[in-house]
Amino acid sequence: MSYSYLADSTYGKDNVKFLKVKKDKQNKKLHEVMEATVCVLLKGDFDVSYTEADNAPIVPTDTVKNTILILAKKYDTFPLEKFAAKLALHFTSKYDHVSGLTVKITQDRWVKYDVDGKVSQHSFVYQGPEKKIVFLDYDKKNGPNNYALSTSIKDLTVLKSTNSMFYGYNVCEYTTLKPTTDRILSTDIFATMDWCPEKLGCLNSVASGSKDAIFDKAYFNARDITLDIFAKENSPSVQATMFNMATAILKEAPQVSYVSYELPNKHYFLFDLKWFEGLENDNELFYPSPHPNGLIRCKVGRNQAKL
Ligand SMILES: O=c1[nH]c(=O)c2[nH]c(=O)[nH]c2[nH]1
Repeated sequence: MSYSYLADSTYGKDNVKFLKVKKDKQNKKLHEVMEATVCVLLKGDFDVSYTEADNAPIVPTDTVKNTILILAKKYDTFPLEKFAAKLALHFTSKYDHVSGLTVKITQDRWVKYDVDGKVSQHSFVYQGPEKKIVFLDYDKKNGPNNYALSTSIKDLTVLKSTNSMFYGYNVCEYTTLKPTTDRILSTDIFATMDWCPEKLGCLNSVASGSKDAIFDKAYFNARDITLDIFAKENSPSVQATMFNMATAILKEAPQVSYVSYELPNKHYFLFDLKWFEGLENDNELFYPSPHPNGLIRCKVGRNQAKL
């Protein structure tokens, strides 16, 4: 008996990058662009490649990369969710011994801008570091009605200079924080919607494009809701604000089963300037504190309707 066994494994290609130009069928100069970074990791009958040095089952990671690029050329990649489903069905149907995979695609934010009062047809401004991320986990033995698909807004950095409070918290001998009804609130939004396969439909229907409008609308709404609530609410805490955002997104997207937020609380501390001629700061000059930061996460589900 050998000393060890393979407990788990997966492999593939990460950081496969492309820029796809989508051209309007009538107006060849009317474009959309997608700059994407793809990671495909395969699961399946690969054990002997680890345990016996038998490379026979290995689909080389180079082939995985080529496949991603050829499929990106041959098929529509907008929206990412559809392209992820296309990749998943391709790898799991082409190779019998590929039992499943994970696909992660990150899309950079290129947005058209106005020129002479009109939206440019083919000129874009980079609005990084914000990204859209799609993650798909599929195991073909469970069939195309079972998969885990999520869509995220990542690194959407926001700040409000008032309408944020924090008071009424637990106080003990370790507490030095002063309660406040007026503080700066800043965070890098990381919001994730988990899609419900039962409500969305099978992976084939996602890959066919019949769900494109659902994905686009949900993403647009989630981004709008996040920014809207952030701006309008007099925030009692990061916790309460993120829960309100998640609830509002669930109301707008019936095919989403959970909404999660992961928010750093990026602190800005008021400088005490009284040492200089008793100068009052009046909430005007802050120190952006690089670390430490609060980190607050939640996952919000939908209550079943009462009968
Ligand atoms: O919104 C907040 N939530 C906290 O849990 C917390 N903790 C803290 O020190 N400041 C804040 N702010």
